[in-house]
Amino acid sequence: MPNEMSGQSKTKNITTVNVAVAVIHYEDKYLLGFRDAAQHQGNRYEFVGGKIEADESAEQALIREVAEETGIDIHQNMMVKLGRLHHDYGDKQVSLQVYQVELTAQQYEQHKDCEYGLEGQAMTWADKSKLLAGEYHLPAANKTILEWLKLPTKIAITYPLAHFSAQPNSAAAWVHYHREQLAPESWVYIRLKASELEYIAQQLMDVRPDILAILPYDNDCQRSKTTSTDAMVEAKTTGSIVARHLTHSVLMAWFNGTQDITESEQLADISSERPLIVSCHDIDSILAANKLASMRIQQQLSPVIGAFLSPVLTTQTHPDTVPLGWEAWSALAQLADMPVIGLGGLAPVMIDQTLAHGGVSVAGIRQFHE
Ligand SMILES: Nc1nc2c([nH]c(=O)n2[C@H]2C[C@H](O)[C@@H](COP(=O)(O)OP(=O)(O)OP(=O)(O)O)O2)c(=O)[nH]1
Repeated sequence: MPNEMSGQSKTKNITTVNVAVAVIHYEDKYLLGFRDAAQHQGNRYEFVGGKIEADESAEQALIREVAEETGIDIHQNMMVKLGRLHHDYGDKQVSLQVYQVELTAQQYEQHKDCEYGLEGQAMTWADKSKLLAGEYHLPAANKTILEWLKLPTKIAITYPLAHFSAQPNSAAAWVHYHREQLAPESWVYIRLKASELEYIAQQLMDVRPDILAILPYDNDCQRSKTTSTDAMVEAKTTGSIVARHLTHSVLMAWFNGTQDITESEQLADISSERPLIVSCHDIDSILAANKLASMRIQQQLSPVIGAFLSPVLTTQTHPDTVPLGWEAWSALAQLADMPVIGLGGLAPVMIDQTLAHGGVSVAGIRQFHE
């Protein structure tokens, strides 16, 4: 999607309105305004925001809109890009540039009881769980933003089953290790094949009901018509995410139109109804992810909810791979139209550094296990 900065752009007689959107929050409280009935997409809640003027960047527009609508001065707050999306409302096309802005405790204290904005619009602080559960009626384009907001800030990735292959019972060793090592209430990316997922992941979640999981739903589930992954997720993992993971090579094979038979089976999942998570290592894969994200929105499929961008730093497991380094990582992260997850040589304490470089979360294996 083009990174337009002016208020309106006109292609083939279709006018697109460029809008900056601020997802303002303090911890798990999210600020919503209520759109007047007379406005486009009226009688719905919205995140604070508005049109980007011709001479403004998205960030400048946000600072101005937030000040005009709420009186909150965010010019010193960190603005973390969540993503960009284009939405066709039929009567109007919008291109939303979405940023997350966390308020300080002092800013929240000052504004937490405020029921009306400076333009007379009703304002409310929504609990994240209710917002994500769809309890607030928002414009249709915001469905994607809510999916993005489900991504946690810290993600512990599990070891593959093969890591325990020297043990007499590798499945039991996998469960035992992760049962002991995962931090309380952590988010865990369960990296197992579909056939393993059914019984091993289930065991882990039974003994550690406090953890939330990102479960890769892969082709195997569909090929074998496995429904137990669905059942497990729906029954056991409220709040967890089930997403199809596309590796860098599958993503690039789709983008370049080159695939062999095995890959074409995986490529079928490009149009999976599940949300997608992609792995990117360079600019080409970020552009591929952007194209895929835009196609998914156009086809009204679940969005690409995140991109693992790696390796940020050198890792113990791949000491010979040249890492991107923070500067190059940050430049790539800014180009991505979806939230970016830092991976490679990172520890949970590096979340602030990651946010400052334009990512939304940190992920890893070794350093994320206690
Ligand atoms: N502010 C905001 N706008 C959103 C969100 N989701 C969404 O689709 N939009 C759309 C609705 C509008 O078409 C456009 C926002 O532009 P706006 O608020 O400046 O435009 P407007 O037409 O309502 O205002 P105006 O011309 O009366 O100044 O973006 C959201 O969460 N926040």
